[in-house]
Amino acid sequence: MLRFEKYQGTGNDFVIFEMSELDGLQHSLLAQKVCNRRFGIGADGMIVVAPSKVATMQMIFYNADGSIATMCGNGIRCFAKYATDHELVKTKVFTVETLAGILTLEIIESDDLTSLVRVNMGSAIYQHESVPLPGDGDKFINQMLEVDGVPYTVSSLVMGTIHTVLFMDNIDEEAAARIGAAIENHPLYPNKTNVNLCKVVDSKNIDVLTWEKGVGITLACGTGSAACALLSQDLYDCETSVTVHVKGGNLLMERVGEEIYMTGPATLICKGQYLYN
Ligand SMILES: N[C@H](CCC[C@H](N)C(=O)O)C(=O)O
Repeated sequence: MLRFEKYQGTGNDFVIFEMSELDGLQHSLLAQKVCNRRFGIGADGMIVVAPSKVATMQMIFYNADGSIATMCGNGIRCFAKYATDHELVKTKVFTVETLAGILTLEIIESDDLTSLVRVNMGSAIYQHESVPLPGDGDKFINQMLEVDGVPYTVSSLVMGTIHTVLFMDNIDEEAAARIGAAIENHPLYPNKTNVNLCKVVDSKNIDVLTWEKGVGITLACGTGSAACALLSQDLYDCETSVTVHVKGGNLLMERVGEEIYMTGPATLICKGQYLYN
């Protein structure tokens, strides 16, 4: 039996295990099993809490399909609550090693069920193996991408993980699913891509709906929301502090120079024993 805890951050939900309890288990296969919403616990992703030689702790993140992801914004807030509540970290500000680099987090406030966590998401990476190289060789911003014969204007960057953003006047689940699935697997993206539909409501508010690679539509995506906030500021003159409205709640994105700080909740749902077979 494996001890687990389940958390959610603005409706993006995760099963958390400690590395020390997963001896000999194949993480990718375990992620597929525990994330299955009928035959498993059910979650968008699986988080493994591990020690680190270069940061306070290490977060290893898997999508529901078992693929590993370099970062997870909602997930790292849940990781932070878990690590704090289990006294794996003793300070309000600490660092977490991820495949996207070392991030600094701060527990703003906390009770038994929910913590408010602020994460320095870092800055966007525009030239990266996961990002298509545009004609001008600079940034893949406002580029034309054809999906099923329909041209879309897209922007792609790495904000912890690869994100592609489409700005639209109206966003809905049908469009997110159709366009998301097609662009996730578009040959232009060697490592696939997460796909975000974004509506600029006003200079301080945007709506975001995300199709996550390796998962599908989720109620929220922290890294995707940060990518959309940054592009909304650069392309649509949104203010440096933007509230991102996602299906599962709201995330505050504050820009300092080229860095984005995300503040949002992390909530414990349940604790249990997973009967792995
Ligand atoms: N839900 C996550 C993003 C997961 C990204 C993952 N789908 C991938 O890059 O493969 C977030 O809150 O940032």
